[in-house]
Amino acid sequence: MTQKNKKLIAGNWKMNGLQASLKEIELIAAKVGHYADKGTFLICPPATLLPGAKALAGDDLNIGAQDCHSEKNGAYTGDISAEMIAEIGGSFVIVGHSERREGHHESNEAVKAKAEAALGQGLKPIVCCGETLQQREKGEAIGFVTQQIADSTPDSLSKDGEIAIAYEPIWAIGTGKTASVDDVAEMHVALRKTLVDKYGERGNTVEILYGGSVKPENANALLHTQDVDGALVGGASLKADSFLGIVAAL
Ligand SMILES: O=C(CO)COP(=O)(O)O
Repeated sequence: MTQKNKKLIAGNWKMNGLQASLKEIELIAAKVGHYADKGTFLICPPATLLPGAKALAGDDLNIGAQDCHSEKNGAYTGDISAEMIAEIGGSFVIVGHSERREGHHESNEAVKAKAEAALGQGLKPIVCCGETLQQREKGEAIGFVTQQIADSTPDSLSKDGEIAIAYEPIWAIGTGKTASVDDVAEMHVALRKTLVDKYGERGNTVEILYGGSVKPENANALLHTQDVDGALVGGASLKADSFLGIVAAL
């Protein structure tokens, strides 16, 4: 689990990775310990690789899942529960990624229920948000994203840093385009206010990650932007070299 004085660098492998990819986990796990005073590190591989990844992750690398169901168990073909993730030693779960909101029609209400299910099993949810290009061009980004987070996060937190959130502008995901440092700062400051309005002082302990085409070349600027407490990395997390290049920018 993280402390707010450290940044959280998280990798989301999405639907990528076969057993052979576990060697990347091993390489990452062997190196991230050198940065333990500056960061907390996490890889979220596909569900098939969770136990294998956990077996190789050691003490310095956290393993998490990319989604969980809101129910504890039951007739939900194809889904995995928060308890299943916790059982294999996972400690985080991404919820409400835009690819699930779009591809699986997940509402803010559904994402909030997933985040609450994660907390119920002692997992730390990373609740994602982000606007489309059209919303940004219309000047609606801040209003839409802050409302998304207000509606997708648990009603209350029982301890500091119990959740993290990730701002991932949809138009920056997998496109090579990143939001400008000024746009990221503006959004993260607005999200911080949303969290403090909702949770009081405890809202300051929630990490706000940036995601969307983060790579070693742009990580330094993004990670040192106001209210950016870490990164949620897609493509560049699939290889140890590029993930560690981002870690080295801390
Ligand atoms: O969606 C993302 C992480 O969750 C970002 O993906 P990319 O880093 O590939 O743009």
